[in-house]
Amino acid sequence: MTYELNVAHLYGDLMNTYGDVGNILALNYYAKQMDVKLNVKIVSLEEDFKAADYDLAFFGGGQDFEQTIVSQDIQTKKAELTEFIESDGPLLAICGGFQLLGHYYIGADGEKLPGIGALDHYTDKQDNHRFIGDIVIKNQETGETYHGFENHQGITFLGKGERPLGNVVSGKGNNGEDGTEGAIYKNVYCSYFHGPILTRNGDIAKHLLVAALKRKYPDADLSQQAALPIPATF
Ligand SMILES: NC(=O)CC[C@H](N)C(=O)O
Repeated sequence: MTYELNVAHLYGDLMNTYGDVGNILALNYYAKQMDVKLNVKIVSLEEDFKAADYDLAFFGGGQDFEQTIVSQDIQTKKAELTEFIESDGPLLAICGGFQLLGHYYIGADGEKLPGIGALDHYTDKQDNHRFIGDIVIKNQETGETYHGFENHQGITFLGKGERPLGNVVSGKGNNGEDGTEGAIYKNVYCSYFHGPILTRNGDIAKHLLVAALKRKYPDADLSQQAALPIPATF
């Protein structure tokens, strides 16, 4: 393989709701076709995350119990994760991972868990209610349509510098009110989609991989990678 990317799977042993680890399988599937070798490493509790060691990161969803543990540990990685994000590191965060990149998440029992505030959103609780079901959104900039499945009690409100991953066509999205779903900030993609998101929406896998390659190999000709056809899964 011509290219190589180091991937941090953040808390991969704890944050894996609905097989979000399948996003790593999907990244591998597209990376191979792009002539890219992925070196994936789980970075979990009490382990160091150094921004300079990674080219791509993935942070899956989790139940409230796992999020309680992760919300404490992730504070020790806050500075390096923020550095990674601010230096245009590509990162995909799903559901519980999305919530913990923001300022806070309020669990179903009312406990307020701190996030790392690297992105400017916050997540409040619903009263004895969850958003569960199929969801379709459309990204206004690319015109791409994304399909997924959402299951979350938290309701997220985007902040400064964040654009939605898409506008809700059907389903609930971030909060059921403002029609937004997920977030994009620099090269960070966030979503409530399980399924996992990349197996059903290969375009997002391509955006992440191409962004990581451009950042690591600024002088390379990546036109083949950028033109990789993505099969329609619907
Ligand atoms: N699926 C998830 O990652 C759930 C996240 C969080 N525990 C919530 O209910 O909102």
